[in-house]
Amino acid sequence: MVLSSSSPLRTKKTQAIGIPVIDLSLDAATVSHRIITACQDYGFFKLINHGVPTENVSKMEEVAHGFFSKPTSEKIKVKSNPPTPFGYGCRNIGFNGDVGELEYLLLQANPLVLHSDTFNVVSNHPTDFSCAVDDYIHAVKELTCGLLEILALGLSLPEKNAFSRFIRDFDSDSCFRVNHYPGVKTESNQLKPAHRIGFGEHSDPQIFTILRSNDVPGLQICTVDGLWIPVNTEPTDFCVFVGDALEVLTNGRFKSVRHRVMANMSTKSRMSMMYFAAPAMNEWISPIPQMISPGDLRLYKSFTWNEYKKAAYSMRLGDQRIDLFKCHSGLC
Ligand SMILES: C=C1C[C@]23C[C@@]1(O)CC[C@H]2[C@@]12CC[C@H](O)[C@@](C)(C(=O)O1)[C@H]2[C@@H]3C(=O)O
Ligand SMILES: O=C(O)CCC(=O)C(=O)O
Ligand SMILES: [Fe+2]
Repeated sequence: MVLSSSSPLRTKKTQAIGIPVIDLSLDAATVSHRIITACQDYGFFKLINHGVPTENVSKMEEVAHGFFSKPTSEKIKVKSNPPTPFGYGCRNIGFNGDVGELEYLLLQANPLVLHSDTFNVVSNHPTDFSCAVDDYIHAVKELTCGLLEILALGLSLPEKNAFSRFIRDFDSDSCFRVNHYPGVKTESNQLKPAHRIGFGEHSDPQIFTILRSNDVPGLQICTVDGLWIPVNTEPTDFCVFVGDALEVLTNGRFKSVRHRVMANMSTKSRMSMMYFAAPAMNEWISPIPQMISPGDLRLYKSFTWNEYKKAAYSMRLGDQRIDLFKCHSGLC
């Protein structure tokens, strides 16, 4: 069932609470408590007063608009052959037949691999483009590490960098994606079938995802009760998603949130940008010992990020890849 933003929520956990909004300018204890609660109850929260400069966000949006406004013949040059997940994509998502009503640019976010030939094709001003991406990623990466450090402290983990060390790693496999959902040409098109999907239901495989979108609606999250609720995205805010890897690291205390995007029914295009904060390929992911309380079962096996990515890319977008790594009766 899809609720409109004005519909009352009729569930235990979501009733009268709504999507958590965290104000980063509040005192540290309140912020920490609210983030932990949001990650447990929703695997998702909206972030306001986050400190990322508006200029970084608007510059990134401007250069991305420039890219998507180019003719398709130009955009497809930003494609790798044989296909890797990186570069320009239109409609096809991944390698296993998933499709959506969007086009996108997917880039590695590690600065070492960011400055490739790509930038000579994406923009007539490649330096402008690469600077905008670099500045944006730098700001959002710092924000992500700050949030992960608040979490580690709030959970009383012995190391403040228990989660953030994965992202600060020189070889972190983090990536950056800009999705563009073109607007419909005329108002009459908006009468066409509702409930079409722009980007299908899934959870993100990484640790954390930081999303920024313009004000065109479409994003929905699924609550623990299985109810899909729309997220109103404000261009000044960020949305934060718990990914599968963080669910595993916290032994299931935090839930990776399933989310999707409905097809754009507006005449204005929707543009979203996601920073997917990920470990290095050879890094081991397993429940942090302190996250397994006495008497609790260990829920997940240990695996490398490389193994998890391989599994993700061999499956469909909507598959529950985390299930492959579950322990049975606490035995791994
Ligand atoms: C169908 C797929 C696309 C995806 C790789 C996958 O096989 C399954 C996970 C998908 C996802 C979702 C979150 C991110 O957008 C993404 C880049 C990722 O890391 O996992 C995409 C992958 C993709 O579009 O390449
Ligand atoms: O475009 C969006 O708003 C979300 C897309 C998404 O979930 C993804 O790219 O993983
Ligand atoms: Fe996602």
